[in-house]
Amino acid sequence: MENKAITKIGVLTSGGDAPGMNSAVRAVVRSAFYYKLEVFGIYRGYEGLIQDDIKKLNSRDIAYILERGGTFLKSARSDEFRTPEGRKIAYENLKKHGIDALVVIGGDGSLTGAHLFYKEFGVPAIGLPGTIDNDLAGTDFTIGFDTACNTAIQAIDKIRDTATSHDRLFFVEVMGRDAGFIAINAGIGSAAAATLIPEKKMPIETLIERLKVREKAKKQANVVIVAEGGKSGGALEISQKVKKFLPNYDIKVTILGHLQRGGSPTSFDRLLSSKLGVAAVEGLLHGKYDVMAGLINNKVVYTPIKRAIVDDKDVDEEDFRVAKILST
Ligand SMILES: Nc1ncnc2c1ncn2[C@@H]1O[C@H](COP(=O)(O)OP(=O)(O)OP(=O)(O)O)[C@@H](O)[C@H]1O
Ligand SMILES: O=P(O)(O)OC[C@H]1O[C@](O)(CO)[C@@H](O)[C@@H]1O
Ligand SMILES: [Mg+2]
Repeated sequence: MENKAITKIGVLTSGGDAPGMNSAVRAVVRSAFYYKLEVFGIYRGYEGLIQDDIKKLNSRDIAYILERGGTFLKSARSDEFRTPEGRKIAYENLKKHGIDALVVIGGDGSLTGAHLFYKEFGVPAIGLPGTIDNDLAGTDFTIGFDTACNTAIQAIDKIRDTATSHDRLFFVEVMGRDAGFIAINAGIGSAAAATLIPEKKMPIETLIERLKVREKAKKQANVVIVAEGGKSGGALEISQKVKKFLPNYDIKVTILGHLQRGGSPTSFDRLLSSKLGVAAVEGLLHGKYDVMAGLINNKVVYTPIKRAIVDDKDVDEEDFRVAKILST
C-alpha cells in the first residue's frame, strides 16, 4: 500500500504564522525519519520555493521547537507563486533537489496554492490547516486557533479590569479577516456585552439597544468584541458610530492585532499539530494527494483540498445563539 516512490519530502509554512506550526513541522520531520525518508525545509513558504531557499533538515534542526511560537521555517505571502511563471520556477527547484512530495502548512490561501501546484505539475502534496483564523472545513479546529483564543481572552480579561475601574466602554478588535471564530470564542469566554462578526450583520441600533439594556441593569464592564473583518467596520469605526448615539459613554478602543499570532502553543495545539504532522507523512505514503489532513471528533480525516478551502465553514449558529443569550 505504501508508495515507495516517495523518498524525499519538502515541508513549508505559509501565510500568517500560527502557534503550533513548529510542532507540526517537528512531527512531519520526526515521522519522516521514522519511515526512512529525507526531509527538506523550504524557508519563507512559497517565496523560498521560488528563490530556492531550501535546506535538508536533520534532527538537530527540530530540537526544542515544539514549544516555540512562530515558525522556524519562517513564513511569507508570495505574490509570485500566484502566477503560473512563479509556480513553474518553484517546480524546477523541487526537481533540482529531487523532492517528490510536499507538506504545506498554512491557511486557505496556502492550500489553494498547493491544490493548483498539484493540478499543474502533479507533485504529491498534502495540506495541514495552520492558521489562527479556523476558516478551513475538514477539521474541527485549525492549528493555532486555540492558542490565539487563549491569548485574546487573557488580554480581554486585563482590559475588563481597567474598564470596570473607570466605568468605560471598550471596543476590542480581534483578528479574523473574513471569519468570526476568534471573536465568537473570545466573546463567550470573556463575557462580552456583544460580539460582532463578519458572518452576521448586527445593525448599530441593535447594539445600542443592548448597551442601553445593560446600562439599566447596572451591568459593569462593558466590553464589545469586534472581528476585524466585521460587516459594519472595525472597532474604531463602530465605536465612533456608537459615540454618536451614546455621547455620555467614555469609550476606548483596543486593537489586539498580531499579539494574537504569537506565543507558545497551548497543549491542545501541540497535540493537534503533532497528530496532523504524523498524518501528513502517513497520508503521503498511502497515496493521499491533494488532500488536507484534519481532525474531526478527534479522528484524522483526509479531505480533498478543494472541499477544505470552500467557504462553507461558518461560525456555528449555536455558538452565536449562546453568545447572544449570555450577553443580554
Ligand atoms: N489563488 C492562489 N493561487 C496560488 N497561490 C495562492 C493563491 N492564494 C494564496 N496563494 C499563496 O498562498 C500564500 C498564503 O495565502 P494567504 O495570504 O491567503 O494566507 P493563508 O494561507 O490563508 O493564511 P492566513 O489566512 O492564516 O494568513 C499567498 O501569499 C500565495 O503565495
Ligand atoms: O500579518 P498580516 O499579513 O498583516 O495578516 C493579517 C491577517 O492574518 C491573519 O492573522 C491570519 O493569519 C488574519 O486574521 C489577519 O487578517
Ligand atoms: Mg487565510
